[in-house]
Amino acid sequence: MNSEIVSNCLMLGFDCKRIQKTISLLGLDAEHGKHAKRLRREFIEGKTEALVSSCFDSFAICEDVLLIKENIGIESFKEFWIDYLCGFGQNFDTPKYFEERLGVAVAWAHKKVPLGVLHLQLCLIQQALVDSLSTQCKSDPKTLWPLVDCVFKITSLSVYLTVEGYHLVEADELQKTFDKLSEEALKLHQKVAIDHLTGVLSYSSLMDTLERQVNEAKQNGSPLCVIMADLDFFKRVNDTYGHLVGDIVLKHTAERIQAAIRGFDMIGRFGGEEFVIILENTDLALAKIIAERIRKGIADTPIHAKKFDIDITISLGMAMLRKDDHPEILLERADTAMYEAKKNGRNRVVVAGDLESAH
Ligand SMILES: Nc1nc2c(ncn2[C@@H]2O[C@H](COP(=O)(O)OP(=O)(O)OP(=O)(O)O)[C@@H](O)[C@H]2O)c(=O)[nH]1
Repeated sequence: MNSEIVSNCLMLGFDCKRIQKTISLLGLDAEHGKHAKRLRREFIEGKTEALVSSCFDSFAICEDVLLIKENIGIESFKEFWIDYLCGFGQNFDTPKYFEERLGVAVAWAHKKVPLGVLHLQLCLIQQALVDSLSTQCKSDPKTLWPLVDCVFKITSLSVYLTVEGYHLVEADELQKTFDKLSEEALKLHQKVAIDHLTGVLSYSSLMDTLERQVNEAKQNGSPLCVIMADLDFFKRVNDTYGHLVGDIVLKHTAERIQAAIRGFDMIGRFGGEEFVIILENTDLALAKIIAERIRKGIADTPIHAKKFDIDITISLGMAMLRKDDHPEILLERADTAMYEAKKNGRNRVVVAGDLESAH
């Protein structure tokens, strides 16, 4: 490490160990590097000026804009954020990245740009990226959630480093602000953890939960089952009653699944009309009973949506964790079982193990 390059890092104690610790504390890893690259390539490149201008339009109504005008100049302010977006999350795990972000914060603190202004701007950039992702990947949650997660985490890192840089200049005051910012970042994270339509876990949160529970089950040697549940002929519901009614049916489906499982079981939305249920500490026999309860809970009573009573069924595939399973493989086996349930006439439960012994 070049000592000149890392001076801010050194002053704040950001050695390699602390950089690594910060990154892992925020849940950032190599995957986020790939997601950030994809974000820059597909969602940022060529749109930086438009993104920054849209943020600045929101900003222009604040009195703080006068401070920017006086202390930095609006064009340099905008240029800075265009640069920020061009390199969004690039090499976020290197001392150079930390040094640059800290250096910017120090320079701006010296120029008396309030930290709140920088935080607001980071929030607006974050919001603009999330809005743009939500529009462009609306029907592709498997792409959307990892990228949104990446936006939040990289922004959290920027917020954190900005605050730390200010510490060099305004040590006492900034601790309070950092607590506030962390709380807001946490709230934003929590917002992403829930699927807005159905109120169950979002895809990214579901996958995090599954990974955690699989690791725990392996460590404790306890059984764990997952259920992949997919509504039958749901397209017909949309086609017959309209998309809004379809949304209500999805919401009620999630509620009925929730009613059929136990308090500690986890349910998440895997995709459009597909849900995953994680049954911790549960063997196949018990999981089968729960899956059957879910199936009956949906098939036995029509779902009331607007003025319609809609008969709908669900197909369920189940798999139990094996010693050498990864979460993805476990889900894949549950998914194959679910497709088998579809193939065999729908409205039924198929167990992955049964499937294999039948072949
Ligand atoms: N209303 C609504 N529909 C959705 C949502 N997400 C996905 N869908 C719809 O879900 C439908 C899924 O259709 P298909 O994949 O053909 O599956 P299906 O009709 O349920 O048929 P099978 O799964 O084979 O039983 C499509 O029409 C999607 O547009 C959503 O959030 N709301």
